[in-house]
Amino acid sequence: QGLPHVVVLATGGTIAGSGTTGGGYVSGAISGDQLIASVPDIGKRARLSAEQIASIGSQDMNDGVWLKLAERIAALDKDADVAGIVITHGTDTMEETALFLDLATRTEKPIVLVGSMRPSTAVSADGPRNLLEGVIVASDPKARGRGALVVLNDTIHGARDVTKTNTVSVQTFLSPNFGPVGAVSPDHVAFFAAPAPRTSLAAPTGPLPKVEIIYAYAGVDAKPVEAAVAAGAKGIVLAGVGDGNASKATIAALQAAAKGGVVVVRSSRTGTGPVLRNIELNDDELGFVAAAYHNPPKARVLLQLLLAGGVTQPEKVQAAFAP
Ligand SMILES: NC(=O)CC[C@H](N)C(=O)O
Repeated sequence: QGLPHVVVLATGGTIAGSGTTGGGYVSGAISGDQLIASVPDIGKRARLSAEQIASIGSQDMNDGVWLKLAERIAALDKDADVAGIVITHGTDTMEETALFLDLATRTEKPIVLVGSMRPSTAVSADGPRNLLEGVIVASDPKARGRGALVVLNDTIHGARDVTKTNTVSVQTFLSPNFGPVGAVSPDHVAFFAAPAPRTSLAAPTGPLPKVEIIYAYAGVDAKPVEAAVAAGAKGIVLAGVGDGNASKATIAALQAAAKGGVVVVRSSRTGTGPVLRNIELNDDELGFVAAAYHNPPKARVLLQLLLAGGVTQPEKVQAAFAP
């Protein structure tokens, strides 16, 4: 047939969940092949093959699965028969996997992450439609060269900005700073702008360096930072209040960590807007990096990849984070 070949790499999540919301629900119980079989006429859109990479809720996603995905994508890039790749994934950490794959793979082929908010057995389950639309995007030449994309609820998001914003709604994913990159329905795919320039970092070959996230709040003391350093963190991301700030005790502990060679990146718990250098805090003096538009978990992914590649100087780390 003349249909494009799309490979589905299945990892689990609610899209592969069984049971109903509210009880007896197991995420990742259904295989990639079963998922494909649940979507009427999906075989008219693309030739599909499925590979089971993992069967986990994405709260258990880890760098071992990330490396497996990156390796498979590198191999599929070389396979001239493959037009695009769809990854089925839980929604909880989908934004982290998307950014990891965006940074650590080099293919021009579309990499499309899809998931669902409702289990397959729920009334108006959203998984089958999201999978169909993910396959439609992954087989569309317009999606090439855009790195990793997230497709849910008729919306196409870029890996850099996309984030889960709601615990239950099917419209949970937003791109809060720059907006979605496109729209999809069973009848069309539209992108709103040309592909953004991509940064590709070397794909890591082993476990990623330990990077902790410290969450700031009113009254936080130095202990969480000290515990992270004592546990051997090579990097710390501050999920700071406001403009990436924290109590005097926390900032002093972070300054001591940075002096000791731990790379400290300031992000924000607010969810929107950039954290920029030298505004409320003097990053030059403190030896810190400002995360720009990276939310705390995404700042952690980027920092892990930089550290894995031997980039540790705050100036060089800052260059990779710059908006
Ligand atoms: N809606 C979901 O996908 C969340 C289910 C599960 N916690 C996961 O992320 O895999």
